[in-house]
Amino acid sequence: MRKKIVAGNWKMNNDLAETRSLITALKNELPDTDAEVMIAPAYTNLYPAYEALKESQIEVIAQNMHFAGSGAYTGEVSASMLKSVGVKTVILGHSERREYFGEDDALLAKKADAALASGLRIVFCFGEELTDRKSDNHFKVVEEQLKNALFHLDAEAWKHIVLAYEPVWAIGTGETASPEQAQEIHKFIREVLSARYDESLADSISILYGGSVKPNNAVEIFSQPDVDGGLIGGASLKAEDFSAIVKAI
Ligand SMILES: O=C[C@H](O)COP(=O)(O)O
Repeated sequence: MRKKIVAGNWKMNNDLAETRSLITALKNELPDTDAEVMIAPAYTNLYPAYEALKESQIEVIAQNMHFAGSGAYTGEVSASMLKSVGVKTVILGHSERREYFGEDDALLAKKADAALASGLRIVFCFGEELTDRKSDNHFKVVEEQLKNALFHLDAEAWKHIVLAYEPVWAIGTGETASPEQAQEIHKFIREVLSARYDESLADSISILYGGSVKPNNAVEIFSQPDVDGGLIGGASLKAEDFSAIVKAI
């Protein structure tokens, strides 16, 4: 049985006081659930968030990390630093990292190796641009992203990977992939995994959908058979909306 997951990616939002207050609201409002619930605050707020939530059902995860263990990489944070503040899971490959910070598949492969070597679980993001979707090239693009960044890994490593399909054209735009579009590509992703590994591995991987998931569309999206939850941006910044989305799973 695959894990259901709802993860909130707070991106570069919320200072320390705002982080504390959103956490308090979440503790009050989140419904009981069998799904895994995660939030990804900014680096500076990881430890206070971890301290505030360590006895709760909410896991605090990181938005990114560097591939090196330590060294002269000004402004960067390593896997072991994340672990030292209680983090067990890291998001890699978010489209904003790809677009604004030039992260490509080869770099993401190195980051994935470093995260796994340190014992971190990965939420790996990928997804096509609008031009790929319009030219019907999205299947190929998604397959290549996975192949280039993750297909060098053995089956054992995949026990520590969650996938998050996020069509770039649906992120922060209010434009959501239809439930059918999400299902179609999630099913395709499982076929690609099955061809590279096997059916049982493909069936075991949680594949989240991300891109303008809101309380009013979450039920429909999450009800698709190959959608195992969501990676939520904007709507994760309001306790009420995030709680409604967790309820939808
Ligand atoms: O990481 C989350 C995704 O980028 C989705 O963001 P969004 O829900 O604001 O579209």
